[in-house]
Amino acid sequence: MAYVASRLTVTITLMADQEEEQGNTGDQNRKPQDLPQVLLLKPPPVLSVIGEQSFLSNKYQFLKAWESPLPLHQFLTAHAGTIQAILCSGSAPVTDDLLQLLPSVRLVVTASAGTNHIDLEACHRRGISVTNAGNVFSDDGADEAVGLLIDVLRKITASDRYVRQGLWVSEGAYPLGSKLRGKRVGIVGMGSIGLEVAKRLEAFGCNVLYNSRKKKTFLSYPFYSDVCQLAAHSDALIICCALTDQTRHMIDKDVFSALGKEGVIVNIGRGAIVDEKEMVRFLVHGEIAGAGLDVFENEPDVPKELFELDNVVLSPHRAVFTPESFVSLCELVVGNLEAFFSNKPLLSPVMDV
Ligand SMILES: O=CC(=O)O
Repeated sequence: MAYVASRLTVTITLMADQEEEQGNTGDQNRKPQDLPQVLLLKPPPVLSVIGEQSFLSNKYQFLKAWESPLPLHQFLTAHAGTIQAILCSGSAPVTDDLLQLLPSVRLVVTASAGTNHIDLEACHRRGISVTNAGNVFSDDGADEAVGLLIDVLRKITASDRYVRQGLWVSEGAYPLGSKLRGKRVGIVGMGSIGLEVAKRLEAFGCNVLYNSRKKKTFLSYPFYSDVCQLAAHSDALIICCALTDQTRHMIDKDVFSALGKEGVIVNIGRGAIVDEKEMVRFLVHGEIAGAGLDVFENEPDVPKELFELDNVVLSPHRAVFTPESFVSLCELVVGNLEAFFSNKPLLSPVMDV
C-alpha cells in the first residue's frame, strides 16, 4: 500500500505542478456547489484501495448516493438537473430508467473494463459519452487467466490442500498434473486482455488459436469464427471476451461437448458468457477435465457443486485488480473527467458522442 500511496503522491504532485505552470489553479478556489457534479451510485472497488482523498479529485463535486439519508430516487430527483457525469463500476447498473431521471448527464465513466452494466444503446440515444478502464487491467487479467490455467493443469491448489490436510503422509503421492507446453489453447475474445494472454502462452510453448468478432489480420494464430470449432481444436479454452447480447451463454453444451473430456475451461470475462448450469453438469459428470473460474453468473453466489470438485479453481472476481492497476485506473478516471470537462478527446472512449 505504501507503494500505491507514494506513486499516487508523485502523480498528483506532478499534475499540480503542471497546473501551476499553466496558471490553472482556479478550481481549488471554486465553491463545491459551483464544481461539476459527478454521481457515484456505489463505491467502486478502487475506492477502498486508493482512498477517497486520492481518487476523488477536488475539481468535482462527487455526490455519493450511498451516504445520503434520502431514498435513492429522492436523492437523484433532488440533483436531477445538475449531475453532469456518472462514475460507476460493475456493481451499480446505469440503466435507461436512471438516465431518464438525470437529463443533464453527458458522460458515464466506468472504473471497469467491462461495460455490460451500462445501457450503451440508451447512452447513444441520449448523446452520452462512455469511457472504461481501457488497457489498464490487461496485464493483470492475462496473468490471472494463465495462472488459473496452470493451477488447473498442474493441480496446484488441490495439491496444496492435500499437503495441508496431512494426506501426503497418510495417503502418499498425489496424482500428477499435466504439462502446459504444447497445449492447444483457444482464446475467446482477442481484445487487449486476449492479446496479453496469447503473448504469455507463446512464451510457455503453447499453440494459440482464437475466436473473435473479426479475424485480426495482424495475427498469424489460427482463427475460428465458430466457437464450437475452436473448442474442438483446443485442449483448453480461455474466455476473455465482453458480455453482450451476442456472447451471453455463448459457451453452451455444444461448446463443452466439442471441448471434450480432456478439455479445461478458464473464465475471466463474465460469468454469463458461459451457461453455468451446463458447465456444472459437465464438470460433475467428468465430461470436461477442469475449470479455473474468476467470474460467475450470480456473484457472489457460486454453485455449491463446484466446492466439491478438486479439478476446479475458484477466485472471487478479482482477476484484474491489483493495487498497481488501481493506480493506473485512478489516473485514467481523473484524465477522462478532465478531458471531458475541458472539451478534449476522451482517453479511453467506449462511445464518444
Ligand atoms: O471485471 C472487471 C472489469 O470489468 O474491470
